[in-house]
Amino acid sequence: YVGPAGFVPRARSSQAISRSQGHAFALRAPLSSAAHFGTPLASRSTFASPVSLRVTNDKEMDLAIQQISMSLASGQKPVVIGLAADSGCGKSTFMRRVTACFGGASKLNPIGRETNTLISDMTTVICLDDYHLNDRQGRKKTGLTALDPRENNFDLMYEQVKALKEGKKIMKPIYNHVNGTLDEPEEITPTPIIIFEGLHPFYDKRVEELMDFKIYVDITPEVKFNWKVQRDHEERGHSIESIKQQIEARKPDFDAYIDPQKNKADCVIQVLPTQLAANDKTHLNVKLIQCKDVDHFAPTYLWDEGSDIEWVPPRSKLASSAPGVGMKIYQKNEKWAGKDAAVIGMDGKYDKIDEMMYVEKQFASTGSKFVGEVTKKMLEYEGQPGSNDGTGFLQTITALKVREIYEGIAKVKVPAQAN
Ligand SMILES: Nc1ncnc2c1ncn2[C@@H]1O[C@H](COP(=O)(O)OP(=O)(O)OP(=O)(O)O)[C@@H](O)[C@H]1O
Ligand SMILES: O=C(CO)[C@H](O)[C@H](O)COP(=O)(O)O
Repeated sequence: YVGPAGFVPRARSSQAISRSQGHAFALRAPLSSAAHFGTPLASRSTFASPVSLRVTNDKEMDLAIQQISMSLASGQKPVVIGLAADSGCGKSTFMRRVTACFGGASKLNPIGRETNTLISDMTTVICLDDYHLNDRQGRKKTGLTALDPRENNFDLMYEQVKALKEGKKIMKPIYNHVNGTLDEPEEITPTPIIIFEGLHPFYDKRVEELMDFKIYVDITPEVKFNWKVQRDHEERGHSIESIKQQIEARKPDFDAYIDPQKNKADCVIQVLPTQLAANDKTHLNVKLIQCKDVDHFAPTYLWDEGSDIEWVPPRSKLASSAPGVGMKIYQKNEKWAGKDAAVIGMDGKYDKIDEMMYVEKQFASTGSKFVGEVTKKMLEYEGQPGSNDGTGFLQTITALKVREIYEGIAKVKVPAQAN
């Protein structure tokens, strides 16, 4: 069966393609990309032209449908997103929120050994640690940190980001964090969305220019320390002193090579200590800094675009156990690295995620496909770090924006029901 141009299987159901057992089927991904079905991932392939698949039973037909739905359409190029952040800045939850917007569950690339690559039906998340030049022992010899550009292979990074963006498969190295080795490469097949996350996605100009949208997660040193203590001391048993030493040892290279990348970002999620109460180390003030005039990126705004607003929702509508007013929401216009930016922010905490429906309705251009989608998505991550403060809300908005940007560039729609 050769699908006509624009052929889109309606669902995973076998009714979408007529069956003819024991025959060879030539399956072609639709021009308008059928890569939007929430099917579980089995294997993926890229169809630049029709290929033949022998289908002999219902199971194989389902697999073939999955292959079409997860592939790039003929001529379609992946949309490439960059996420820059230091380690321990909450990328894991954020990445799950982003990939979930494209349907299907996210899982580690099933290569049967250590990998940093996360895949889902439509997305691939590649960790740039895989481009470390030396293994842990090698870095001990050079005396450099992994944040130092000299410890990263930007030529290979560039070649491989470029190849994936052109829809080609790559064999990517793996940096094994468990034992600090550089392992045998893994094969990466391009998906409609590819996210490169890590320390240096915008450091090398050639790599930066391949990014369709650039996000920087900016965690202030005080908050970073508190989070590190939470994870590395409370959950992993490291001493507070060793955590302090580790942060101090990384700081010069972080300041020199990682932090400046935020000036190249299109969108920054900034996490600061709360300003609602003095010496409060628990609550956060989270800002989403959205640069204007970025292709396919329409900033989210509160009530009236362009207005400066401070809003304290009544506790009767948004319960909060945080001190002071509990939760303050704001909007302002700022400059970010010389560019005009629309900023929305949330300081404080909300106790019940479902009450955020009330807040969500006050925002426009959230990237949601139906009223309440932001809240629904936040509820799916209840209990994850940041679920009850601005990180949860603003990470979710950013995730929906990534979906919207993908739709704008690829000129396709991701059905809401796929989520
Ligand atoms: N929004 C948040 N609110 C509070 N704590 C958070 C938040 N996000 C992350 N954390 C804390 O920071 C720790 C690190 O988060 P996470 O593992 O997601 O970071 P990461 O950037 O993926 O780290 P790494 O690169 O080291 O794997 C979490 O275990 C948690 O304690
Ligand atoms: O910054 C990092 C990750 O973003 C790590 O420090 C770097 O990748 C080295 O890893 P390891 O400490 O496991 O050898």
